[in-house]
Amino acid sequence: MEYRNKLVLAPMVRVGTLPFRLLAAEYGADITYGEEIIDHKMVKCERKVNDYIGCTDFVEKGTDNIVFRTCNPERNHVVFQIGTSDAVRALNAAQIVCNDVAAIDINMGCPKSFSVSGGMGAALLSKPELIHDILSILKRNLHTPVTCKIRLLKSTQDTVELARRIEKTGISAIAVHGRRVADRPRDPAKWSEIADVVSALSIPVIANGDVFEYDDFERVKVTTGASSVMVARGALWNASIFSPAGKLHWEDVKREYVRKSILWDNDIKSTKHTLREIIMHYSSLELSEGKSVIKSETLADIARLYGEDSYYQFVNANRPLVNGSTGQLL
Ligand SMILES: Cc1cc2nc3c(=O)[nH]c(=O)nc-3n(C[C@H](O)[C@H](O)[C@H](O)COP(=O)(O)O)c2cc1C
Repeated sequence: MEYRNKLVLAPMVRVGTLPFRLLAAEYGADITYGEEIIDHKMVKCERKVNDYIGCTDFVEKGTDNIVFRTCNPERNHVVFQIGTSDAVRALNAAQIVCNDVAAIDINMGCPKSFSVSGGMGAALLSKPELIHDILSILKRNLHTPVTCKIRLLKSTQDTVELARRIEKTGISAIAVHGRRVADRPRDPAKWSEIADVVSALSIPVIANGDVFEYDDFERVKVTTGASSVMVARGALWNASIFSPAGKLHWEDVKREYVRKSILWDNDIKSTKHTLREIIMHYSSLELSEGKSVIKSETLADIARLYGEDSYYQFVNANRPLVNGSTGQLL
């Protein structure tokens, strides 16, 4: 996997499922991260080829709970992100999925209490030995590239020191979110501190934070010197941010997301969550569209809401005709 000059879709819980990743890739994302999946959950999963939908599922054993869904068209650019606090468990989780994805990433930046209280996400940032164990064991035992995603530490010097230790584990790249753990999303990302990490390392750095327009990709690269640039909210609100031709209207992008959700039979909770985030950004959940999304219980309800019922019916009546290797209807 090449990490230079890439536009990267950031990991986003509940958003970064298969249809959203494919949508971003279609608009121009070169690398697409999946949502963080906790190792405890992944180790309970078995791999199942799903010929009906044309994808590969990782399903919690003894249940029909799909924890991760992927497909051939994204095989060479999808990154599986793991939430972990334990090297052996991280390896066990990674081994289940590593042959179906382009890279394995460890989340070292999530500040949410469920992560930190379990010793995962940003909690790792204060445990460099554990970081070393996790990344080294993955690196030693996997053929798949290994990366991690960190936040800034209290001082630039601390961040650089940690990044140097991380680099020594031999990982392929490091994503740096230019905010500290205590920062809020509205606080500006500190691109200059990402630049300090870039100068100190030889491995590719993926700069992350505050990309909202296509031109920002280049601005971040120039300001930080980073190899590649990662975007989360800018893509969530309008996945066509990756298109060099300029953004499409958000309503059109949203409709395409609905169609992809139908085509890939996306988890309804993920589809609703993503639509809610988009609507909240441009409009309001108090208006009728928002209320209807909240009330929807199935993809059929969503299809009806967006005038895509005939597409929904066509896809489901012709499921064997969906080509699993390309994801296109024949
Ligand atoms: C809805 C949402 C979900 C997120 N989930 C994850 C996640 O699963 N793993 C992770 O490392 N970061 C996660 N993040 C953080 C983003 O990947 C990114 O680091 C952060 O939003 C800063 O990028 P931005 O300024 O482009 O939004 C999430 C962010 C958002 C908005």
